[in-house]
Amino acid sequence: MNMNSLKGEHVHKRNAVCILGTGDFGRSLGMRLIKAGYPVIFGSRNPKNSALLPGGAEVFTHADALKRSQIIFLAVHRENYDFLQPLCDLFDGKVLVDVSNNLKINQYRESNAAYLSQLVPKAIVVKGFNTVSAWALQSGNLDANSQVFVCGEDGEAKHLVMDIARSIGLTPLDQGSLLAANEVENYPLQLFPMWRLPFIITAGLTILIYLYCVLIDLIYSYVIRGTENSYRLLISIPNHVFPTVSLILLGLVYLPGVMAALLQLYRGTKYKRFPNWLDRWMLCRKQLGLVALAFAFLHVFYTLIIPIRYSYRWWLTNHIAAEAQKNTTSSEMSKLSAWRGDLYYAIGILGFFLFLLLGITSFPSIANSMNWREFRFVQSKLGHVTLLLSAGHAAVYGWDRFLKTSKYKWGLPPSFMLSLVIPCIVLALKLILITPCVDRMVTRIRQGWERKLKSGNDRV
Ligand SMILES: NC(=O)C1=CN([C@@H]2O[C@H](COP(=O)(O)OP(=O)(O)OC[C@H]3O[C@@H](n4cnc5c(N)ncnc54)[C@H](OP(=O)(O)O)[C@@H]3O)[C@@H](O)[C@H]2O)C=CC1
Ligand SMILES: [Cu+2]
Repeated sequence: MNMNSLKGEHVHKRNAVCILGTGDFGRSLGMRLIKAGYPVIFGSRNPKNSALLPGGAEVFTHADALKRSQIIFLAVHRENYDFLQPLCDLFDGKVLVDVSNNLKINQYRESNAAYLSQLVPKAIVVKGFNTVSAWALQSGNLDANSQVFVCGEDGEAKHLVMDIARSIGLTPLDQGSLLAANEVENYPLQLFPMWRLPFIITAGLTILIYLYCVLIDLIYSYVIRGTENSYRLLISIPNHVFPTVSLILLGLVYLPGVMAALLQLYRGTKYKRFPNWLDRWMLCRKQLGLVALAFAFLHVFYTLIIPIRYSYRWWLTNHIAAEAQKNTTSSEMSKLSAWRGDLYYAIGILGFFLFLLLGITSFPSIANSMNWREFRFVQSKLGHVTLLLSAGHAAVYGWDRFLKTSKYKWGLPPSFMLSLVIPCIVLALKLILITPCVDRMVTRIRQGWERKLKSGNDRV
């Protein structure tokens, strides 16, 4: 018995795969397929020019390559699909995978895959692989974008393509019929889709609150008292805006959760879809939270540099010099002020620490190392405690400022009041939800529904 037949007995023989087009994507895919044990056949306009192709691959003309395989990857841009038309008959009953992407969202009226299936009606067209980059295939760095979205009319053909994806280390996801191709083709073109809503909210809030502070802190005091404070634009006002926005965003992370729980309570069931806006909101909570954390970080840094600011040092020296001249020292330190100051620093530091913990545990690699219950515990219980501490920090600070300055005519600096509104609503609703009688009601609703579902199943 020679070595070859021995190999043949043990190695599962894979079917040949044809790739039309020897560009970046075609070559990278070919290399991966060869590594996974597939015989790879390239179809090219000039088969002689094959220096760059992965070792072990064969190159033919388009027609010759097509004849040698049942499954064909088309690694050519849509604008060049015309060359397929004369070859139409060679595609009879074969699986044709469209991997193409466009340059713009909704660039053409019909999806590339739909266009291809009109062009080559005899082929069974499957859309897929367009979200994987040639670079990722070649470098083997598939962690971040290992998902392959597959769609097509023929179930068997889709399975074939999904098997190939799996065997080269990708994770295929069935997206349904070819109608989904439009959406699949738009995926790689979307710019941070989950971040859009959080970004708009953050930008809007930041600008509004900044302008508001400029109005109150600069313009108002200039007009009323004639003091010019424009230097405050760079540090003092931003350090007012960051914590305010951060706290509002943190409130917005937990608001949809309590709203969803109340909605379930009101509807008496948890087996009904949430309205779309609530769904979208729930889906971007992690992003909202991470932006809030970034703003909290900025607040910490901006606070730490206060002692090295020129304006602060000037005030301090002046203050000491004035007292020396008068030959007095200030009356005894106010113990209550010291208490308040320490209180908001202590709560702030603890809140920030928990906030960091929340941020770290939301990263996939760490989230994956926890079970569902642990994740829920951290994100929900600790999250609400973080919200409570942060709101407490802001409230004590606002109270302190209120006692120390008379600058703000309407009592507390109004933007602090603003930042407390959403967290207070969330915390109040959460408190209601965890009171024993409401909690029992939620459990009853759940059990009732589970029983109903079960009896429904029994009848079937
Ligand atoms: N590059 C990437 O990271 C990704 C690319 N894709 C998709 O893969 C497809 C190929 O992309 P890519 O490899 O980057 O592009 P390239 O420009 O590198 O390669 C395209 C290949 O198509 C063939 N070709 C070009 N013009 C014609 C024509 N008029 N008629 C017939 N064949 C032609 C050529 O092969 P030959 O000379 O052998 O005939 C050429 O090498 C595109 O649809 C793209 O959207 C999808 C995901 C990622
Ligand atoms: Cu603070």
